[in-house]
Amino acid sequence: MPYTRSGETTIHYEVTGNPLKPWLVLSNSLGTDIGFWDDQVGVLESDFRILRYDTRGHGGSGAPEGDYTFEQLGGDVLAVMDAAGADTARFCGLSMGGTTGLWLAINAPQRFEQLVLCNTGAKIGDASVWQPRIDAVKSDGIAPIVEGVVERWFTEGFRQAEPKTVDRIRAMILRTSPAGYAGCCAALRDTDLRAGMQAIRLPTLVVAGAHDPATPPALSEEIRAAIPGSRMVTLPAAHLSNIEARAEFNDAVSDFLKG
Ligand SMILES: O=C(O)CC1=CCC(=O)O1
Repeated sequence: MPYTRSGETTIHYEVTGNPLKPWLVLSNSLGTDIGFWDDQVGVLESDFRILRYDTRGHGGSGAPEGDYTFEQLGGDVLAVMDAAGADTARFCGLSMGGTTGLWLAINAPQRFEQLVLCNTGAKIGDASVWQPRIDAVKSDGIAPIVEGVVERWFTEGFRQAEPKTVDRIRAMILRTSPAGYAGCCAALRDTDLRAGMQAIRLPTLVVAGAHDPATPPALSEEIRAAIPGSRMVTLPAAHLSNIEARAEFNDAVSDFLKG
Protein backbone atom coordinates (compact mmCIF):
# COMPACT_ATOMS: atom_id res chain seq x y z
CA MET A 1 0.00 0.00 0.00
CA PRO A 2 1.67 3.28 -1.05
CA TYR A 3 2.40 6.33 1.07
CA THR A 4 3.42 9.84 0.09
CA ARG A 5 4.76 12.85 1.98
CA SER A 6 2.49 15.87 2.34
CA GLY A 7 3.89 18.76 4.34
CA GLU A 8 5.17 17.43 7.64
CA THR A 9 3.29 14.12 7.49
CA THR A 10 2.70 10.94 5.47
CA ILE A 11 -0.52 10.07 3.66
CA HIS A 12 -1.57 6.48 3.00
CA TYR A 13 -3.45 5.79 -0.22
CA GLU A 14 -4.61 2.94 -2.43
CA VAL A 15 -5.30 2.74 -6.18
CA THR A 16 -7.74 0.14 -7.51
CA GLY A 17 -10.16 -0.17 -10.42
CA ASN A 18 -9.76 0.21 -14.17
CA PRO A 19 -6.48 1.90 -15.23
CA LEU A 20 -8.04 2.80 -18.61
CA LYS A 21 -10.86 4.84 -17.04
CA PRO A 22 -10.99 8.33 -15.44
CA TRP A 23 -9.64 8.88 -11.94
CA LEU A 24 -12.11 9.06 -9.05
CA VAL A 25 -10.89 10.31 -5.64
CA LEU A 26 -12.89 9.16 -2.56
CA SER A 27 -12.55 11.19 0.65
CA ASN A 28 -13.78 9.83 3.98
CA SER A 29 -15.56 11.35 6.98
CA LEU A 30 -14.15 12.18 10.38
CA GLY A 31 -13.30 9.02 12.38
CA THR A 32 -13.08 6.63 9.41
CA ASP A 33 -10.51 5.17 7.03
CA ILE A 34 -10.48 3.96 3.43
CA GLY A 35 -12.66 0.99 4.41
CA PHE A 36 -15.45 3.56 4.64
CA TRP A 37 -15.94 3.16 0.86
CA ASP A 38 -16.07 -0.64 0.70
CA ASP A 39 -19.75 -0.63 -0.37
CA GLN A 40 -18.95 1.67 -3.30
CA VAL A 41 -15.68 0.32 -4.69
CA GLY A 42 -17.12 -2.92 -6.10
CA VAL A 43 -19.77 -0.95 -8.01
CA LEU A 44 -17.48 1.81 -9.30
CA GLU A 45 -14.24 -0.01 -10.05
CA SER A 46 -15.06 -1.13 -13.59
CA ASP A 47 -15.78 2.47 -14.68
CA PHE A 48 -13.14 4.37 -12.70
CA ARG A 49 -9.55 4.26 -11.53
CA ILE A 50 -10.23 4.73 -7.85
CA LEU A 51 -7.88 6.64 -5.55
CA ARG A 52 -8.77 6.20 -1.87
CA TYR A 53 -6.68 7.73 0.87
CA ASP A 54 -6.74 8.06 4.65
CA THR A 55 -7.35 11.66 5.69
CA ARG A 56 -4.48 12.93 7.81
CA GLY A 57 -4.99 11.82 11.41
CA HIS A 58 -6.81 8.67 10.30
CA GLY A 59 -6.07 5.07 9.25
CA GLY A 60 -2.52 4.56 7.98
CA SER A 61 -1.78 8.27 7.50
CA GLY A 62 0.29 10.28 9.95
CA ALA A 63 -1.46 11.97 12.85
CA PRO A 64 0.59 15.02 13.83
CA GLU A 65 -0.36 16.81 17.05
CA GLY A 66 -2.11 20.18 16.78
CA ASP A 67 -4.90 21.82 14.82
CA TYR A 68 -5.29 20.92 11.14
CA THR A 69 -6.66 23.18 8.39
CA PHE A 70 -8.57 22.50 5.18
CA GLU A 71 -5.58 23.91 3.34
CA GLN A 72 -3.64 20.92 4.71
CA LEU A 73 -6.49 18.43 4.12
CA GLY A 74 -6.93 19.65 0.53
CA GLY A 75 -3.16 19.78 0.02
CA ASP A 76 -3.01 16.11 1.07
CA VAL A 77 -5.43 15.21 -1.74
CA LEU A 78 -3.29 17.06 -4.29
CA ALA A 79 -0.20 15.29 -2.92
CA VAL A 80 -1.73 11.81 -3.33
CA MET A 81 -3.01 12.72 -6.80
CA ASP A 82 0.51 13.85 -7.76
CA ALA A 83 2.03 10.68 -6.28
CA ALA A 84 -0.45 8.45 -8.13
CA GLY A 85 -0.06 10.35 -11.42
CA ALA A 86 -3.62 11.70 -11.49
CA ASP A 87 -3.48 15.09 -13.22
CA THR A 88 -7.25 15.47 -12.99
CA ALA A 89 -9.98 13.49 -11.22
CA ARG A 90 -13.62 13.26 -10.33
CA PHE A 91 -14.13 13.69 -6.59
CA CYS A 92 -16.59 12.18 -4.12
CA GLY A 93 -16.40 13.09 -0.43
CA LEU A 94 -18.72 12.58 2.51
CA SER A 95 -19.03 14.90 5.52
CA MET A 96 -15.50 16.21 6.23
CA GLY A 97 -14.59 14.65 2.86
CA GLY A 98 -17.25 16.80 1.19
CA THR A 99 -15.90 19.95 2.82
CA THR A 100 -12.46 18.91 1.53
CA GLY A 101 -14.05 18.67 -1.94
CA LEU A 102 -15.46 22.18 -1.62
CA TRP A 103 -12.03 23.50 -0.61
CA LEU A 104 -10.42 21.79 -3.61
CA ALA A 105 -13.08 23.05 -6.04
CA ILE A 106 -12.46 26.60 -4.81
CA ASN A 107 -8.66 26.43 -4.62
CA ALA A 108 -7.61 23.92 -7.31
CA PRO A 109 -10.54 23.72 -9.77
CA GLN A 110 -8.27 22.86 -12.70
CA ARG A 111 -7.51 19.46 -11.09
CA PHE A 112 -11.17 18.35 -10.92
CA GLU A 113 -13.83 17.36 -13.45
CA GLN A 114 -16.89 16.60 -11.32
CA LEU A 115 -17.84 16.83 -7.65
CA VAL A 116 -20.08 14.64 -5.49
CA LEU A 117 -20.63 16.30 -2.09
CA CYS A 118 -22.40 13.98 0.35
CA ASN A 119 -23.85 14.70 3.81
CA THR A 120 -21.71 17.77 4.12
CA GLY A 121 -21.65 21.52 4.49
CA ALA A 122 -19.57 24.56 3.66
CA LYS A 123 -19.62 25.22 7.40
CA ILE A 124 -20.37 22.24 9.66
CA GLY A 125 -21.20 23.25 13.21
CA ASP A 126 -19.23 25.87 15.12
CA ALA A 127 -16.92 26.14 18.12
CA SER A 128 -19.76 25.18 20.48
CA VAL A 129 -20.00 21.82 18.66
CA TRP A 130 -16.33 21.11 18.05
CA GLN A 131 -14.46 22.51 21.08
CA PRO A 132 -16.13 20.21 23.67
CA ARG A 133 -15.45 17.24 21.38
CA ILE A 134 -11.80 18.28 20.96
CA ASP A 135 -11.42 18.69 24.73
CA ALA A 136 -13.10 15.33 25.46
CA VAL A 137 -11.00 13.38 22.95
CA LYS A 138 -7.77 15.01 24.08
CA SER A 139 -8.44 14.20 27.72
CA ASP A 140 -10.20 10.79 27.54
CA GLY A 141 -9.63 9.38 24.04
CA ILE A 142 -12.21 8.32 21.45
CA ALA A 143 -14.22 5.74 23.46
CA PRO A 144 -16.45 8.16 25.44
CA ILE A 145 -17.73 9.89 22.28
CA VAL A 146 -18.25 6.86 20.05
CA GLU A 147 -21.89 6.00 20.91
CA GLY A 148 -23.00 9.60 20.30
CA VAL A 149 -21.32 9.52 16.90
CA VAL A 150 -22.91 6.19 15.93
CA GLU A 151 -26.36 7.54 16.89
CA ARG A 152 -25.89 10.53 14.58
CA TRP A 153 -24.52 8.42 11.76
CA PHE A 154 -27.25 5.75 11.51
CA THR A 155 -30.99 5.77 12.13
CA GLU A 156 -32.26 3.58 14.96
CA GLY A 157 -33.93 1.29 12.40
CA PHE A 158 -30.64 0.72 10.60
CA ARG A 159 -28.75 0.14 13.85
CA GLN A 160 -31.22 -2.63 14.66
CA ALA A 161 -31.29 -4.07 11.13
CA GLU A 162 -27.52 -4.16 10.52
CA PRO A 163 -25.69 -4.43 13.87
CA LYS A 164 -22.59 -6.00 12.26
CA THR A 165 -22.22 -3.09 9.85
CA VAL A 166 -22.58 -0.65 12.74
CA ASP A 167 -19.98 -2.64 14.74
CA ARG A 168 -17.53 -2.39 11.80
CA ILE A 169 -17.90 1.40 11.68
CA ARG A 170 -17.74 1.71 15.49
CA ALA A 171 -14.46 -0.23 15.45
CA MET A 172 -13.14 2.11 12.73
CA ILE A 173 -13.96 5.18 14.83
CA LEU A 174 -12.32 3.60 17.91
CA ARG A 175 -9.10 2.93 15.94
CA THR A 176 -8.73 6.63 15.10
CA SER A 177 -5.87 8.52 16.72
CA PRO A 178 -7.23 11.01 19.30
CA ALA A 179 -4.66 13.58 18.09
CA GLY A 180 -5.75 13.07 14.49
CA TYR A 181 -9.45 13.21 15.34
CA ALA A 182 -8.98 16.40 17.39
CA GLY A 183 -6.85 17.95 14.63
CA CYS A 184 -9.61 17.39 12.07
CA CYS A 185 -12.30 18.69 14.47
CA ALA A 186 -10.25 21.91 14.70
CA ALA A 187 -10.25 22.20 10.89
CA LEU A 188 -14.06 21.86 10.91
CA ARG A 189 -14.38 24.36 13.79
CA ASP A 190 -12.31 26.96 11.96
CA THR A 191 -13.69 26.65 8.41
CA ASP A 192 -16.44 28.50 6.61
CA LEU A 193 -16.47 28.07 2.82
CA ARG A 194 -19.92 29.59 2.24
CA ALA A 195 -18.67 32.71 0.44
CA GLY A 196 -16.04 30.84 -1.61
CA MET A 197 -18.34 28.12 -2.90
CA GLN A 198 -20.34 30.66 -4.95
CA ALA A 199 -17.42 30.62 -7.44
CA ILE A 200 -17.51 26.85 -8.09
CA ARG A 201 -18.34 26.00 -11.70
CA LEU A 202 -17.77 22.22 -11.69
CA PRO A 203 -20.64 19.82 -12.45
CA THR A 204 -21.83 18.91 -8.96
CA LEU A 205 -24.13 16.36 -7.35
CA VAL A 206 -25.15 17.06 -3.76
CA VAL A 207 -26.30 14.05 -1.70
CA ALA A 208 -28.32 14.57 1.50
CA GLY A 209 -29.65 12.19 4.15
CA ALA A 210 -33.32 12.80 4.97
CA HIS A 211 -32.67 11.86 8.62
CA ASP A 212 -29.17 13.33 9.01
CA PRO A 213 -28.84 15.26 12.31
CA ALA A 214 -25.12 16.03 11.77
CA THR A 215 -25.37 17.74 8.37
CA PRO A 216 -29.13 18.21 7.86
CA PRO A 217 -30.62 18.54 4.35
CA ALA A 218 -30.69 22.36 4.81
CA LEU A 219 -26.87 22.38 4.64
CA SER A 220 -26.97 20.36 1.41
CA GLU A 221 -29.58 22.73 0.00
CA GLU A 222 -27.27 25.66 0.79
CA ILE A 223 -24.57 24.04 -1.38
CA ARG A 224 -27.03 23.23 -4.18
CA ALA A 225 -28.29 26.81 -4.21
CA ALA A 226 -24.74 28.23 -4.34
CA ILE A 227 -23.27 26.10 -7.16
CA PRO A 228 -24.88 26.90 -10.51
CA GLY A 229 -26.32 23.84 -12.29
CA SER A 230 -25.79 21.51 -9.33
CA ARG A 231 -28.35 18.81 -8.56
CA MET A 232 -29.41 17.38 -5.19
CA VAL A 233 -30.71 13.98 -4.22
CA THR A 234 -32.06 13.18 -0.75
CA LEU A 235 -31.67 9.56 0.39
CA PRO A 236 -33.46 7.61 3.17
CA ALA A 237 -30.54 7.67 5.62
CA ALA A 238 -28.96 9.48 8.54
CA HIS A 239 -25.37 10.77 8.14
CA LEU A 240 -23.62 7.84 6.41
CA SER A 241 -25.85 7.64 3.36
CA ASN A 242 -23.20 5.65 1.46
CA ILE A 243 -23.73 2.82 3.95
CA GLU A 244 -27.31 3.16 5.22
CA ALA A 245 -28.77 3.73 1.72
CA ARG A 246 -25.96 2.03 -0.21
CA ALA A 247 -28.06 0.87 -3.19
CA GLU A 248 -29.67 4.28 -3.81
CA PHE A 249 -26.35 6.03 -3.14
CA ASN A 250 -24.47 3.84 -5.61
CA ASP A 251 -27.13 4.33 -8.31
CA ALA A 252 -27.23 8.13 -7.89
CA VAL A 253 -23.45 8.57 -7.72
CA SER A 254 -22.55 6.23 -10.56
CA ASP A 255 -25.29 7.65 -12.85
CA PHE A 256 -23.97 11.16 -12.20
CA LEU A 257 -20.28 10.32 -12.58
CA LYS A 258 -20.80 8.29 -15.75
CA GLY A 259 -23.19 10.84 -17.28
O1 LIG B 1 -19.15 13.22 13.67
C1 LIG B 1 -20.18 13.83 13.42
O2 LIG B 1 -20.96 14.14 14.28
C2 LIG B 1 -20.50 14.26 12.03
C3 LIG B 1 -19.39 14.72 11.22
C4 LIG B 1 -19.08 16.00 10.94
C5 LIG B 1 -17.95 16.04 10.04
C6 LIG B 1 -17.72 14.62 9.80
O3 LIG B 1 -16.90 14.12 9.01
O4 LIG B 1 -18.58 13.86 10.55
